[in-house]
Amino acid sequence: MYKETNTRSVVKGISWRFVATGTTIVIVYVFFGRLDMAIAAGLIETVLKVALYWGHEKVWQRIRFGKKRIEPFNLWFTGLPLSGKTTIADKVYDKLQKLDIPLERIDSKDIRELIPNVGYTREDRNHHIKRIGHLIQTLQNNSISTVASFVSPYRESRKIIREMVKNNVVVYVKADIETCKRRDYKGVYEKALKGELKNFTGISDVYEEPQHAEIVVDTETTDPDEAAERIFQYIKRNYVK
Ligand SMILES: Nc1ncnc2c1ncn2[C@@H]1O[C@H](COP(=O)(O)OS(=O)(=O)O)[C@@H](OP(=O)(O)O)[C@H]1O
Ligand SMILES: Nc1ncnc2c1ncn2[C@@H]1O[C@H](COP(=O)(O)OP(=O)(O)O)[C@@H](O)[C@H]1O
Repeated sequence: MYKETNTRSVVKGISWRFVATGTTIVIVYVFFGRLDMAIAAGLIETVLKVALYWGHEKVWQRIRFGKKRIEPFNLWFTGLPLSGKTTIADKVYDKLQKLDIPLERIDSKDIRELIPNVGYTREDRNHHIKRIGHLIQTLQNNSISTVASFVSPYRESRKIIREMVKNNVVVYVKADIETCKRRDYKGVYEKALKGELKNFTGISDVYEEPQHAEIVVDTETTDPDEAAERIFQYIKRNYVK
C-alpha cells in the first residue's frame, strides 16, 4: 500500500497547472488571435483556480455522499487434508485481487512455518485457530479482507472464528477420505497410515463436518475453476457491491 506524500501532491498540482493553463492560453489565442490576452487569461485562471480548487476540495471532504465504506470479509476454507482448500482458495484470491480491495491470503502452511511448535492435539489446534482469529481481527480493523485455509476440523474452533471476525463466510471443501488419499502429493496420508503422524484428521482424529457453511464445494463433481468462480460471485454479490 502506498501513501501519497505532500511532495508528490505539490508536484502533481504544478504539472496539472501547466496542462490546464497551457490549454486556456491556446484556446484564447485560437479564438481571439491575441497572445497578450491569452497569457493574461492564463495567469488570472492560475491564481483563481488554485484558490477555488482548494475550497472545492475542502467542501467535498465534509460531504459523505457517494463514499463507500469497505466492509471486510473473511473467507474461511475448511476440509480434510488434501481436499483442495489451498488450490481453490488460491484461485479465489487471484480473482478477488482484480477487484482492487485490500486483501490478505492466510494458509496453514505459512502460519505453521511461522509458529513451528504448534501440534495437532485438540487443545493445540483450538489455540492455533484462536491465534488466526486474532490475526484476522487485526487485519479487519484495517479494512483488510482475508482468504484463509485451515483444516479446522472441530466445530468449536470454527465457532471461535465466527464469533471473533466480521462477515465470516465458511467454505466447506468436501472430498471423501479415499479421494484425499489419492490426491496425497504431500505424502501425509501415507505417513499417517504408518502411524508416523499422530492425531491425523480423517485417519486417527475426527473431522466434524460443518453444518452451517455458507458454501459447500463438492470437489468430486466441481473442478477448481468452477468452484473458485462460484465463491468469487458469492463475495461480489454480498460484500463488494
Ligand atoms: N495430525 C495432523 N492432522 C492434520 N493435518 C496434519 C497433521 N499433521 C500434519 N498435517 C498437515 O498440516 C496441515 C494442517 O494444518 P492446519 O493448520 O490447517 O490444521 S488445523 O486447522 O490446526 O487443524 C495439513 O495440510 P493441508 O493438506 O494443507 O490441509 C496436513 O498436511
Ligand atoms: N475438484 C478439485 N478441487 C480442488 N483440488 C482438486 C480437485 N481435483 C483434484 N484436485 C487436486 O487435489 C490436490 C489438493 O491439494 P491442496 O489444494 O493442497 O489441498 P489442501 O489445501 O486441502 O490440503 C491438488 O493437487 C489439486 O490439484
